Amino acid sequence: MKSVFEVENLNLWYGSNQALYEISMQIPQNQVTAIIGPSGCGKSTYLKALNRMVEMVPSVKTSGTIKYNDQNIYKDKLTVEYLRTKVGMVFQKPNPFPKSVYDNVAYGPRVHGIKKRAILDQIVEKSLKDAAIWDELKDRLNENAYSLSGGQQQRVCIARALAVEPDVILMDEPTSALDPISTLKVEELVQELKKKYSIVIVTHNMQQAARISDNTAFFLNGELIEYADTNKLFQNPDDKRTEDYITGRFG
Ligand SMILES: Nc1ncnc2c1ncn2[C@@H]1O[C@H](COP(=O)(O)OP(=O)(O)OP(=O)(O)O)[C@@H](O)[C@H]1O
Repeated sequence: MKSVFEVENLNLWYGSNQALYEISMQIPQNQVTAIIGPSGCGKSTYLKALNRMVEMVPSVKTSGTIKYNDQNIYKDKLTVEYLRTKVGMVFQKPNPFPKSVYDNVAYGPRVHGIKKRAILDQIVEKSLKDAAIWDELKDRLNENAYSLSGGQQQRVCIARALAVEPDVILMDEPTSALDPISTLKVEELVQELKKKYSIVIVTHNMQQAARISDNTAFFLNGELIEYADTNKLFQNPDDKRTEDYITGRFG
């Protein structure tokens, strides 16, 4: 199976505090990979290392290798802009721009120089369809995204990420601010999206990881403790610490 990311011996420090230790992990294409672990164990840091968003914190230093489609993201001729276009991100709290639904989704393509209305129309429609929200919003494209429900805003943010044709989508607890029905819609959407994209999702919700992911990685204190097929990890973990975490003994 092809990997979109190959991470080897990744260490990461915020100033003098080390947040990740020797992480080695391959992320398979067209699958959903879940990252679980207690608060502060480095899940978000790891996710943001994959598209170099973590470097927005000036004190960050890293060592090790991260390869995206066989290219070293730090060394090869891979610009940060290209990497972040191909490796999109969706955050915990829906963060649409204070603009219309249309302008939110068209934002990235416009930044990339697409001006023709007919092409933008096509991209907006396709992205909203892929984010499973076209039918709900096709008559509300000119409304401000802030007027939508939280669950709709989150799917508009997913459509905005899709509009620039990524191939990986990083999701940082994308449903933790949503109600159960919106959560279900986003979970169903993730299952659809993996046909075209590779998904890495950080979640606090172990039931969610078990429901929607193919592989699960358990992080603890900045270390990758166990990484396995999701059914295996939840039903028959190798490491006692994984077992203690998934059975609710800590965290
Ligand atoms: N901007 C930052 N500056 C300094 N230290 C940071 C920064 N962001 C995170 N850290 C530290 O890195 C460690 C890992 O944090 P991270 O947010 O990656 O954990 P997490 O597992 O995603 O936590 P949570 O589940 O609570 O979101 C923590 O010790 C945290 O304090």
